[in-house]
Amino acid sequence: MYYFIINPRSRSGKGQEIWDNVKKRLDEENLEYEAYFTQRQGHAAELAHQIAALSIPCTLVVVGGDGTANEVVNGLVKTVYTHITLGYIPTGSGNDFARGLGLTKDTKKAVEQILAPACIEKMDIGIAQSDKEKRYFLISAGIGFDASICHEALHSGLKDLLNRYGLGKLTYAAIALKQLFLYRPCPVDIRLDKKRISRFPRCFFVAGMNLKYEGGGCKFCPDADHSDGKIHICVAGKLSKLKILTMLPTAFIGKHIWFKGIQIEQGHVVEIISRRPLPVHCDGESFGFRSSLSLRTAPEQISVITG
Ligand SMILES: Nc1ncnc2c1ncn2[C@@H]1O[C@H](COP(=O)(O)OP(=O)(O)OP(=O)(O)O)[C@@H](O)[C@H]1O
Repeated sequence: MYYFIINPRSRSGKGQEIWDNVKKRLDEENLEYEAYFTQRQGHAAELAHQIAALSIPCTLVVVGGDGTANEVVNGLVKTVYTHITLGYIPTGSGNDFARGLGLTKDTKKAVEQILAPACIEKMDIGIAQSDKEKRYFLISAGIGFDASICHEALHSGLKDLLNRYGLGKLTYAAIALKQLFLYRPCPVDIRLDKKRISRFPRCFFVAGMNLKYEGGGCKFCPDADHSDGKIHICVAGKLSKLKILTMLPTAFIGKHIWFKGIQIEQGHVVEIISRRPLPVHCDGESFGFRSSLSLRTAPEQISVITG
């Protein structure tokens, strides 16, 4: 059985248009499926939970952006999800989930991949925890400057404007420029696997990655592996604003790692303590402001159709 969760509002309404094409193709194949449309924030999580709770072995396909995929996984983890195979048709602005898994952005090919999967892989699910609150992620969780960009992008009219011209990906770059001038770096301590503490007196951000890319294509952790049970981190720990400005474009090809002040690490448990509460994101969705954050992977992986 196939279930589809569609965010018609993804990429400022393009999601509905893409779904119409997908539906045409599914109907040509006489496929048995059920389709559910998200109506508001948080709705994708509720729908995913309900579908998983049916306990029917099935393919659950997300038709949406990274935010919708994030909501779906947060719904699935509330119950048993081992009988679910996750499929994904990207219709978002950033599309880092598809990029990280090597999924096609061509809708027609994406439908073919879902109907006849060449490859189904087990993937880690990341957990971001602060005090007693938890949020799960598929792509990345970040604290500091990168999260301040996500927080602003969630409420910015710029995304709608740029999406109108097919330039939604630039939203993150444009907001990054603005946030670069506003953002105040902050002392941050990082502890890996309960052992080593590293101190960063002027930290800009810590990106905890399950996949290689975030922020619309920044290859922050070129060696991140979605099935190694680890969180890979990219710490912008000691760079001037001018250096951040020159470093960011090189992150699109993963060459930022050569900058002095960028540190790449990996571990099973990453604990981050900051001097003041900083913005946190999970797959681009807000996880509030936190001064302590721990990142790890869930014991149970999820089956995902990959490219
Ligand atoms: N019917 C709806 N109306 C308005 N917002 C919705 C609706 N359904 C879902 N949402 C919200 O839309 C937000 C953005 O969705 P999504 O991430 O899928 O698309 P995007 O922002 O275009 O893509 P990306 O995250 O890749 O940049 C999510 O926070 C989700 O909660």
